[in-house]
Amino acid sequence: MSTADRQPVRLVVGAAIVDDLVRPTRLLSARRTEPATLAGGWELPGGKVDDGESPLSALHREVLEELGVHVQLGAHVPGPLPGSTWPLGDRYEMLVWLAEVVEGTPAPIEDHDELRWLEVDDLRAVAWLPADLPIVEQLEAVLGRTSST
Ligand SMILES: Nc1nc2c([nH]c(=O)n2[C@H]2C[C@H](O)[C@@H](COP(=O)(O)OP(=O)(O)OP(=O)(O)O)O2)c(=O)[nH]1
Repeated sequence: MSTADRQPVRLVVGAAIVDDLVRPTRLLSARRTEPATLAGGWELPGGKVDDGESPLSALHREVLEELGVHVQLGAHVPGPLPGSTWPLGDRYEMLVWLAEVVEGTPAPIEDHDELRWLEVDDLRAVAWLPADLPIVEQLEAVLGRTSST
């Protein structure tokens, strides 16, 4: 495929929801239900930014739709690509922010069938989507900084 044939990369936003933005010790992971190629894989709640929507609005919208909660956003978790995004295969790039639930209890309302809070030592206990592994490694450092003090 030539460069001209390539589809533009679509922006996705993801929420690294932790138990506490000041002293994060646990991360919320979510198991996808679709499409079939990704079902069963664990990921950060989130989704595609719609046309004309800001990334932050998209993140609040996705988290509310998927988990039924309102969140407060914390620090951006910068990725290695220009624009500080994380690569998700050829078609998508993801912006990730830390987040904390401020209203509601997360439930797998849409796009997921199970949620799990993971402590730093258990972060790799679930089968993350492959593209999420470097992000999880970064988050491991964030959680690790506060888990033993
Ligand atoms: N939300 C999310 N998507 C991820 C992660 N890791 C990863 O590879 N992806 C991929 C899966 C999808 O191909 C794409 C995001 O699409 P999505 O299906 O979550 O987006 P959406 O909720 O807006 O879905 P839709 O309305 O278009 O069906 O990025 C992740 O941690 N979170």
